[in-house]
Amino acid sequence: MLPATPSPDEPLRLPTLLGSDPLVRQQVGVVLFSTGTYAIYGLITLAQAAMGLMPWSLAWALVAASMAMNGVFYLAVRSGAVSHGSDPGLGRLQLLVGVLCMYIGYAAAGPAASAVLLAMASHIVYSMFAMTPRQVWRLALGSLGGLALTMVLCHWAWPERYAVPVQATGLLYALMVVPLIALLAHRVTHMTTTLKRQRAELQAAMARLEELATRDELTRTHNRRHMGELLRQQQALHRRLGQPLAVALLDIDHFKSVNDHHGHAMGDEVLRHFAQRLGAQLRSVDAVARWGGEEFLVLLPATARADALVAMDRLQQHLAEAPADGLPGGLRISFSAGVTEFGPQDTVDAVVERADQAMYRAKTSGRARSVAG
Ligand SMILES: Nc1nc2c(ncn2[C@@H]2O[C@H](COP(=O)(O)OP(=O)(O)OP(=O)(O)O)[C@@H](O)[C@H]2O)c(=O)[nH]1
Repeated sequence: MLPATPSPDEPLRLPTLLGSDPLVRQQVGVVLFSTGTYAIYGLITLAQAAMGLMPWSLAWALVAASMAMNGVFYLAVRSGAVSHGSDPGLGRLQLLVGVLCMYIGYAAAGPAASAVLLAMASHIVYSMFAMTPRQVWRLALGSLGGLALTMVLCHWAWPERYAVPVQATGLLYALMVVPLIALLAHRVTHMTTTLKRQRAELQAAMARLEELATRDELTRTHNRRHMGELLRQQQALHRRLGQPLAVALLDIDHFKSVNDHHGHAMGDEVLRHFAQRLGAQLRSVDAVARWGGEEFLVLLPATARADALVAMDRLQQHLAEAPADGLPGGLRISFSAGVTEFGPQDTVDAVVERADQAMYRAKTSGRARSVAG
């Protein structure tokens, strides 16, 4: 098979770098962004070496190690092997390694160590906004604990370079700033969660409203208002494409006596049952609406009047032959139908009126039949 030629309108993609799976692309994007920030830290580290704050060998070793680490992350995430599972896209591992790198950066920075605290704070801020409140506090407390330990170790290894007063001041500021950041992140996450929940509730409410606006509550078929829209849409298509378009108006026979003998609730059950049988017997492109009390309107696209009559006769036969589940024994449902089709100049009202008159003729000529109009 020939490879698909990208259309000139298609945006330029980087499929090999990011992959084609949307989830993998997004996760690789995170790794690449993080690699970019490591590259900036690397440049700062080299600048520190240039200013004599650390040996060149150490600076290059840090740069090489961080780039190699990002390369490993990239390959693992790009392969798609870690896109799902307990740590999708290795997000948590990247975060943990990032915090550890900050401690190494702190230990390597010597006299400029306190500046690394700023980078650490920004790393924590960046990560926190994608976390749950519990994860936010765990990260805040864990990173502060790790920082305190790093300071103790640095002082133990290089007492002059990492003097207690300077480090203690740095730790006190970190103790103030990191919980504040965590509090902010906590609030933002809470707001985001609330917004997401509200959006889901709103979507559900809109779907329910749409359902209420278009469906008949008792039978779940289209309601009369919505069928009016469908009729107009199909009429426009019929005029444009010239395909036949049939309409049938069905009225359940002697429905009043169902109510009188079995009660109104059973009458409702018969209506539901009838609607369900209609839907099951017709084509999926056909549309059924409850038009009035015990009247249903059926719209049959790409169907001529004669074929619609055949469909109605088949339905009548099906109702006569197959007993109705859940309805009192012996209760047989039949209907009278008026069937017609759109002519080139017909309005929707004229077609429905014609179907109504044909249905009336079906009633007066004995019921349980369909008459063409
Ligand atoms: N249970 C129930 N009955 C309804 C509903 N809407 C209309 N009806 C009843 O349907 C009956 C219709 O009666 P008629 O118009 O006399 O028609 P019919 O008894 O079916 O007689 P024909 O149509 O002439 O065969 C009335 O008793 C209405 O009260 C509904 O939603 N539920």
